Amino acid sequence: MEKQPRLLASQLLLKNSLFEVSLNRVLLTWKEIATKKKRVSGGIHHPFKVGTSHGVSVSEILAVRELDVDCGTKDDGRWQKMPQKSTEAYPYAFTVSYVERAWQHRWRCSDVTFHCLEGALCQQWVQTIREQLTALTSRPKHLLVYINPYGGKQQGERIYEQKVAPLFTLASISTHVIVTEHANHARDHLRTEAELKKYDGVVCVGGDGMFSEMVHGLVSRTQRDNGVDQNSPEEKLVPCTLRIGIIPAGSTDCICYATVGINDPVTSALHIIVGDAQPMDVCSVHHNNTFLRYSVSLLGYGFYGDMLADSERKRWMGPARYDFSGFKTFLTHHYYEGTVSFLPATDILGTPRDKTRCRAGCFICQHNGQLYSEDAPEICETDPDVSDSEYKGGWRVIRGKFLAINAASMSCACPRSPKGLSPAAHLADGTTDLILVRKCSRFNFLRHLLRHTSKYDQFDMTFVEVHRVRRFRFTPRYCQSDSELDLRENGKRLFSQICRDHPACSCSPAYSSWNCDGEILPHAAIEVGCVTTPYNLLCKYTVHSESIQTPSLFPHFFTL
Ligand SMILES: Nc1ncnc2c1ncn2[C@@H]1O[C@H](COP(=O)(O)OP(=O)(O)OP(=O)(O)O)[C@@H](O)[C@H]1O
Ligand SMILES: CCCCCCCCCCCCC/C=C/[C@@H](O)[C@H](CO)NC(=O)CCCCC
Ligand SMILES: [Ca+2]
Repeated sequence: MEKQPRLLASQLLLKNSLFEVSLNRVLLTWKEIATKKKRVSGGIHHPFKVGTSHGVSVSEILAVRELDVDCGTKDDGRWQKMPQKSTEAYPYAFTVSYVERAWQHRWRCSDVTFHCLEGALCQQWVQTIREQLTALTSRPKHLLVYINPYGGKQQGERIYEQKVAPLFTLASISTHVIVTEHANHARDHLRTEAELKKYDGVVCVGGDGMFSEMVHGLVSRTQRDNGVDQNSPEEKLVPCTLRIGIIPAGSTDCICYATVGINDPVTSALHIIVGDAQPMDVCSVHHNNTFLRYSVSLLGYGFYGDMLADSERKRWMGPARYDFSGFKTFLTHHYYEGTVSFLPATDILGTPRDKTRCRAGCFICQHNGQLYSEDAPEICETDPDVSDSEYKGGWRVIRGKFLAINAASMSCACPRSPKGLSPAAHLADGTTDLILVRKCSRFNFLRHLLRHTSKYDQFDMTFVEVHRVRRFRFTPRYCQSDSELDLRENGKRLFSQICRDHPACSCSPAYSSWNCDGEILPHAAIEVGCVTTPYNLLCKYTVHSESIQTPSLFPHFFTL
């Protein structure tokens, strides 16, 4: 790395030891001169430490504040007594708050206090560090925050007040906080009322459903403002300029976990404060040229659709509803007949079976699916290994009986499955991984599910296939025209009722529902495209076949 010129260098006192403290445009470092007792840091590691040298990247300094020489800390109200020795010889002091990496991708806020001989020197340090922080233009200053008081374990408000708000205050971020009063409150407010110009980003405190509300509110407003017809599956989406962030307080928290590496409110707040950003793929879902929804994590038909439909009736159980409904859905073992057509993403590097993972600075995402793989296979007319598949104009068509059809636009890692539904999926490559699980025995399906929680490959099974695609369509059997929709919907309800009344019935209903990021879609036949758009400050998102780059307020995690 190029050596940066020093902005400041002084000998300062830290915990009764003298340190050479130095600041350049990139790093704040402190190195012990007079060795005293060594400090044990209780399992938490400094960003880097060479012997008694410590360093923190300027981009990860949260705040700096002067201490009151007589009484303790100014500014943040947390008064602390100054050590006796330092007030005698080094009566002036300042505290630097910075990000410390902790265990399993967690971030924590840590403080270091330096004592100076002279007040002018102390002020020079504080002012210089503040100037450095002001120069960091990617950091948000004004945020619009939506809290879902009913997400997950209903702890959203407490999590925000106790863990997040103090950090935003410390980092001098102003906030406008709205506690939602009903479902879609945040989406509608963002779409129609919110004065977006006043903010650098929007933050939601909740789960994947709240994140989805942010995406729908912001993306819809951006398309409307730019005259884009969302109902046309072929229209290019215009990227949003505002970033979105999530403070995890939901049941699955898959979008947070898959982007940050952990579902921890403090870690997410710190990523937001330092201005980490990550674009992300967004899939638009249509039915007969009518826009239905956007998806950023899972679009699942069959197993995940049925499980969600059952779990929605058990919201009172909190996150445990997924375990209950998951077990019940596994026992019902329904399969669904239909045709999946998809456009394979052949012009990119990477496959769903790769061992490499999408991490901060991901090479494939940086090029956003624009790289051309020299080894990309030519599309052939027929595939001799798969008798029920065919190719039509670059599209591949597969008919069959499926226990699950899943499209994962990101890994979908979450606490239940830390590697996720598609571990090698990329956050922003403009593709989604289409996973087809054909009809098989209960035992084999259980083996497949359990592999999501172990080191074994969930795709290495004869009844599972996975394809990286730009677009796909699903048409259930017996459902070829839209005029049959009402009939189908009524038929589905009727059939479901019959099966509920006759639990011994082993038949499968004709239709499942789509689970779209945790929301149920009413149509079985859908058309999906994937595009990359940003979710930063707060996040990163991608959907259709082309890429739209929008900023995100999220963190790209795993920046070790
Ligand atoms: N005030 C509210 N009252 C009722 N529902 C709300 C309210 N605010 C938001 N919602 C809805 O609650 C649903 C679930 O919220 P959220 O995603 O935050 O939690 P979750 O479903 O428990 O978590 P996950 O999506 O991670 O599984 C969302 O679809 C959202 O639209
Ligand atoms: C017998 C043991 C089997 C264990 C199998 C574990 C497999 C876990 C795969 C993880 C898939 C997460 C997909 C994410 C979906 C979210 O968009 C959605 C909204 O939050 N959540 C669910 O639909 C709720 C999804 C709940 C998943 C359990
Ligand atoms: Ca993707």
